Amino acid sequence: MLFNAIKQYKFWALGSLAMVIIVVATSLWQPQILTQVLEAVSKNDKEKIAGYGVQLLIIAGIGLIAGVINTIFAAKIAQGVSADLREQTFRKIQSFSYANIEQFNAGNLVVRMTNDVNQVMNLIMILFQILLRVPLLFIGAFVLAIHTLPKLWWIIVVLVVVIVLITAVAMGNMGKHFGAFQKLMDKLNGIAKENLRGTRVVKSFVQEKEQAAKFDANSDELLGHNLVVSYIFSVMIPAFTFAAYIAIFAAIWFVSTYVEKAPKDLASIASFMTYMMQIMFAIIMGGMMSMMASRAFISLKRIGEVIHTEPAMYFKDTEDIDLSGDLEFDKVSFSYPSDDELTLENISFSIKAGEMVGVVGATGAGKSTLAQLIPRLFDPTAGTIKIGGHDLREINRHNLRQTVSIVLQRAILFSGTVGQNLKHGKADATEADMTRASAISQAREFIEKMSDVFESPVEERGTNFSGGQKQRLSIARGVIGDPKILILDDSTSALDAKSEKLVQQALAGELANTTKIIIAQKISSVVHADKILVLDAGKLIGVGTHKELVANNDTYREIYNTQKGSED
Ligand SMILES: Nc1ncnc2c1ncn2[C@@H]1O[C@H](COP(=O)(O)OP(=O)(O)OP(=O)(O)O)[C@@H](O)[C@H]1O
Repeated sequence: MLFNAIKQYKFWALGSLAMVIIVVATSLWQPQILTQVLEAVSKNDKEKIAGYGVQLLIIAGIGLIAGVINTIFAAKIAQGVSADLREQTFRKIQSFSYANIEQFNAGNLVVRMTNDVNQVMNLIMILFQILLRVPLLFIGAFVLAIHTLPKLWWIIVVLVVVIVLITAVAMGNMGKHFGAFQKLMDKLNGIAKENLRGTRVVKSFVQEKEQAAKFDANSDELLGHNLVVSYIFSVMIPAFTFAAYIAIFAAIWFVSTYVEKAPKDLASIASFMTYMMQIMFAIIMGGMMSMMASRAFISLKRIGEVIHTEPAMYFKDTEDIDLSGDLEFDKVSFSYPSDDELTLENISFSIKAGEMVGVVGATGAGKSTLAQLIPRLFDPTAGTIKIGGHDLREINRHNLRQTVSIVLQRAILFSGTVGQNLKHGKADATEADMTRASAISQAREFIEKMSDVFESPVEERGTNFSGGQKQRLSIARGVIGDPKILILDDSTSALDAKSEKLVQQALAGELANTTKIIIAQKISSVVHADKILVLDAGKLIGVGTHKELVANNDTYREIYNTQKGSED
């Protein structure tokens, strides 16, 4: 996946790798010139000293420019690939069915699109800045160090072994703490998000202290891991320096024992030390890189899981059909993907176009579940649902969305303007359409009081509107496209009785030919329905008018009597 994502940036990638080669070549070349400068110094040859000095500056300059270009190219690839991955993941999520989203959980998908994509971006930066640099620098410095002072090859070998051991032990210990970071960060994000979203509940139930304690506990755990990592670092860095100084001292000592026989070796010792430092740098960078890479590969896997998930539901690419508002459920059963039990069992009924149908039943009876099957948010586990005589699975997505409109129990608005929110129900809605829809939903009055009317702003999740206003705007969004079937899933719960009645009257008058399915907690909301469906524990236990059900259906009568009691 990563390879494919990088493929389209191949010219930048090749350029970046070429720059790495230049950077390494210049770093390895510099000590060689340093040896010659020192030799010239020992001979007091001013001309040569100046000449080599200029060479040294030019090489360092080339290395610097190549390093900068390498960073720019690596950043270009990393930013480009991460933007592509983020967009690809978002597009995929858009193609997901409701069941897919539930399987991952919305918060988790957000972390994958943000945190995980950032991890991959870091990985790509590392790949193009360090991956090639580490082995080239290590091998080059190793060979040149031995070439510089062949007699001291064993000092290099001992240094490599010691540094590798220190790095392996330190990284091994830090690795498990880095693993815990990710999980704790997810947890802290979750607590903070939940807390801020539910801030009204937190404040009204005086839960600030409890929430803060929960956050502190996780934050302290994170602090613990951070401290351990910094302790390891604080030991590791001096350990490296110590090992390097021992090696340098040993090199100087052994060179001094035969310096009379080989005076050139004295000049070589400076470059020998530089190569030792480069070897050490390569090993440390290699260790760090592998640790960061292992974290990033987990993130890459998490993104891959989203991108490679097949949508749980497909819409066929069929021709548009002019569907009527007739609706038929034939032996429909349904269970949620996360559940073995049937939430709906063997439900059959039919509704004629233009009818108003109520759906009632106790909490958890399956009313919302039944409603969600009509716009195909889920497919039934068994049985068929037909609109205008056509199986839902034979209708293309756009056709179905134009035919069925659902106003959900929880009114959700998107940041933007009132008009933009209404246009989600009909992309080309005119001002007249918006005025009509808001009149039906009893939203017109408060919209017209706002200074910018349909251009008035809506904050994220509609926080600048009251519960009742949000419901009215959601209903307006639901009716604006003149659907053949309109489902109101308990969507007038925040409206007073008078407004609810006005909405129903407007619906009956303005959307006379639309099939209206009204899910209600209160029987009073559906007493005038042409037909009422009574659900109980996922089963359809009664169909009829209010009068018929009061006469024949014990459950319905019981609910009615209880509510009548509470209303009296
Ligand atoms: N997304 C889901 N995943 C798993 N189970 C679910 C899901 N949504 C609902 N359920 C379960 O399905 C059953 C029916 O829920 P549903 O929301 O359809 O009931 P309802 O009649 O609309 O209730 P209410 O009147 O309280 O809104 C409940 O037992 C509920 O726990």
